[in-house]
Parts: sequence; C-alpha cells; structure tokens
Amino acid sequence: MMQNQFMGRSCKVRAKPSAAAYQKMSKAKIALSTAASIAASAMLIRSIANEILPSGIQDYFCSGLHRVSRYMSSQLTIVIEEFKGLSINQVFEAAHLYLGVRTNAASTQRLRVGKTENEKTLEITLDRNEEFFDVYENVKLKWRFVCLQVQAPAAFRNGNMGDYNASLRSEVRQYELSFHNKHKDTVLNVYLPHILEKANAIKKESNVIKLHTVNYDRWDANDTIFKHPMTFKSLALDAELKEDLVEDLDNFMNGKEYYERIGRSWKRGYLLYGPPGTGKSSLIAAMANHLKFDIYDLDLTGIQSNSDLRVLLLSMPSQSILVIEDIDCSIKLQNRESEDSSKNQSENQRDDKVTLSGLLNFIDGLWSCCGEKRIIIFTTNHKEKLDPALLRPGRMDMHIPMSYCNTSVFEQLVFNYLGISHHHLLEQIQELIMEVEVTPAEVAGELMKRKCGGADISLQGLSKFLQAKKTEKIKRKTNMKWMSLAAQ
Ligand SMILES: Nc1ncnc2c1ncn2[C@@H]1O[C@H](COP(=O)(O)OP(=O)(O)OP(=O)(O)O)[C@@H](O)[C@H]1O
Repeated sequence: MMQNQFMGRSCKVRAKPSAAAYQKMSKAKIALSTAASIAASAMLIRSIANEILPSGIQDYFCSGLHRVSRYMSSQLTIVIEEFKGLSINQVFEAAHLYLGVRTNAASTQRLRVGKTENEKTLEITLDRNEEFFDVYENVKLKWRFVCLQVQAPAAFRNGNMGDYNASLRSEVRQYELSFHNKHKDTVLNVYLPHILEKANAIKKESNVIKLHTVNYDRWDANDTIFKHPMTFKSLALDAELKEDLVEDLDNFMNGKEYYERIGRSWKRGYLLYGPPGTGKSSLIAAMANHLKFDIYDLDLTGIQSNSDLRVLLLSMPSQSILVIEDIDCSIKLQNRESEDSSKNQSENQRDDKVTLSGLLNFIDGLWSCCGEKRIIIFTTNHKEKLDPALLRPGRMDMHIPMSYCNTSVFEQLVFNYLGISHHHLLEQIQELIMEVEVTPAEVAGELMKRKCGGADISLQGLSKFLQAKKTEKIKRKTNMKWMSLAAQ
C-alpha cells in the first residue's frame, strides 16, 4: 500500500495487485461460482425430486441424511422430563434441587428466585430455556431447562372434567443434558446417581415437609411448605396410646424386610375418629413431622370420578401421607350393598363417580403395587356412620380414638401451655373435667386466653368455663326429665 498524497495520512490507497494476487482472486471467484452452482443445482434437484419422487422415497432420503448427520455429531443429549408416566420423575426432581444449588455459584444469565414466608432460604432455579454448564470429573456437561406450552385437550376446554387426560399439564417441563457421547457411561452410571444422592442430602438438610392439595384434578405443582409445629411431645394424648402409635410408626419406617417377608405392600392405614376439636388434625401433623413425609390432602368432594382418583393416587410418590378428612361426609360414598344392587349399571357409568369401593379397591390393589412406604389416614367425626367395608378388620391397620379430655390429657395440656404440674386448682378442675365433655381444643383455648395473667388467672378462667358447662349439662338433663314426664 502507498499513502495518497492528496488526501492526507488517514486515507490509504491500495497498490495495484500483483500477478500472484490476481491468481488467488480468480481461484476464489471460481470457488464461489462453483458453490453457487452446486447450491442452485441442489435446489433444482430438490424441487424436481419433490415433484417426481413419491413422498415415501423422499422421507427415506431425509431420514437417511438425518441419520448421517446424527452419526457425525459427537454430542449426546439426555432428556429428563418432569413426569414419568403419572408420577413425578425423581431424576427431574433431583436435577431441579441440584441445579438450584449449583447455579447459585455459576455464571448463568437468567435465574428464577423465589421464597415463601415459611422458607428460610431463597429457592433458585434456572429460568426457561436457560443453560448451565457443569463440569464433573473433567466431563463438560450442558444443562438446559426447557418449558413447552401445550394446549389443554378439547375435552378439558369444553369443561368435560370426566376425561382424566384433560387434566394434563398446560406446560411440559424438562431438562436437557448434553455432553460428548464418549462420556455416556460416566454420565449414566456416575454423574446422575451423584445428582440423586446430592439431591437427597439437600432435601434432608432443608428438612422441609410439603403439603400438596389438588388443583384441576392433579396435585398442585406449587406445593405449600407444611410448617405445623405439632409434635408427639406437644400433642396431648393418652400416654399409652401415644407410645403405641410412635412405636407403630417407627416399626413401619424400619419394616422393609418385614413387609417383604409377609408379602404385603409397604403401607399403613390409620383411621382417626372422634368429635371435632379432639386433635385429629394435630395428630396428622405430629405424624408427618415425626416421619418427615409430605402430606397429600385429598378432598374427595372435588374429584369427579374413580378414574380421576386413580390418576391422583398413582401420581403420589413413595414416603408420603395421603389424608382424606371427614370420610363420612366428604362424598356420598355408596356402601357395598347399594353398589352391589347397581351391578347392572354399565362399568362406564359406575366409573363416572367416586365410590367407596373404587377408593378401597384401588388402595388395596394397584396403589399397593407401586410405590412404597406410604401412609393413608382417614378421619371422621362419626365412626358410626362409616361403611362397614372401611371398618372391616385388616382394612385400616389402626383405629385411633380421639376423645374428650380426660385427666391425663388435661395434665399434658396444662404442662404444655402453663409449664406447671402442680397447682392448688388442678384437683378441682380435674373433677370437673370428669363430669363434663370438654375437648382438648376448648381447654387449650381457655388456657391461651389469659396467658398474660399467669397460671392462677388461666386456671380460674378454665374452672369458670367448666362450671358453666356443668350447669348447662344439669339444665339439659332436668329439661329432658320434665319432657319425658310430660310425655307420659
Ligand atoms: N390432643 C391435643 N393436643 C394438643 N392440642 C390440641 C389437641 N387437640 C386439639 N388441640 C388444639 O386444638 C386445635 C384444634 O384441634 P384439631 O384441629 O387438631 O382438632 P380436630 O379433631 O382435627 O378437629 P376437626 O374435626 O374440627 O377438624 C389445635 O390447633 C390444637 O391447638
């Protein structure tokens, strides 16, 4: 190059090209025109092929080309979908937890951060379509979080809730894990098991129990953190019953060999019965906290059919508690006899509604064969209203009576709420407790009312409350006596 004298220093003029440069340029021109003519020919051949070749042959060539390109690619991608059939895919869940911790320290561009009131730390996850690069034992791995929107099936859009497919998700979530295919064995046999192990540790450390409820015929993905403080220590329950129950739960937890030996599925059923306010929900909370199992709270009134119920139960993971409260009134569960009388109805018609036999058969049958370490709890305020099928021996493993306060339960409540075991008013209150029907919830409520005034004020208040109950009881009894005399 030479400086142009007229246009100053910044302007440069190219020198005349040499013979060698001319040669190079003409070679480049030839290469370009060859490439262009190949592309044009390819397009021509493709359009001719599209017109004259049958579509089957075209597909064959396309899939062949696809196979060749895949063969030449060295990348392997593993797709980890959120659901495996109807159940949550544990590998997805583990990846979610693992990446939540790993992405924290990584150079990802978009993260999702969230926290509920009960959570101690921020939950960090990858944002949609975001990538994260991990290195494990010198293997480079690329994670990608993919969310695909899917339209609900027509049946669902038209409001036909009966079709359980309709309840399928509006968004399909999956992780894609890509790496060089020479590391396939390491990833499958070492890296993914490592992630499962890490996720278990993260879960244990977080010590979080979740409460799952049903939303549009499926378990809500935005499950709530269950933070009920009730434990077996704070639950006021007959001392012997409490001991039996804790032992039963511990045996259940360590019972893998036992259940295998006797050939029964690893599940346990409890029926809690008693008047409102006697602590049924509190006992469920104590059980969940003791076992560290998530709670799946199923309101049968919202379930349309046995098939919907089946989908929900099948998608429950192992190590969980299924709770069906107020089983006597949550749904018009037909009893066996009336179901038998409707035997001539078609199968389809009977599948249209949730029935007690549908529920019990499923729990005893298919549900037992998949998943393990599961607890089912039914509660009722009216045991006498329950179908005999539910009370049959062997159906629910333990029937737990939750009753009005007795002196032992009262002593525990006084100790828990006031921190005392001796007081001059206790004896008099215990006598009253034996005479009236008072629930632990009522006693707890009275003890809490005047907690600022100290034990004296609280116990005086409770004593008054019980006296009023006793007077009411006497009045009722007298009225009934007069009424029966009048009737004679
Ligand atoms: N046995 C108990 N020990 C300690 N607290 C109790 C007990 N029973 C009831 N309570 C107190 O009373 C409140 C209400 O009790 P809980 O909801 O467990 O009763 P429930 O039998 O489930 O009532 P319902 O049948 O109306 O659901 C609880 O939050 C708890 O504070």
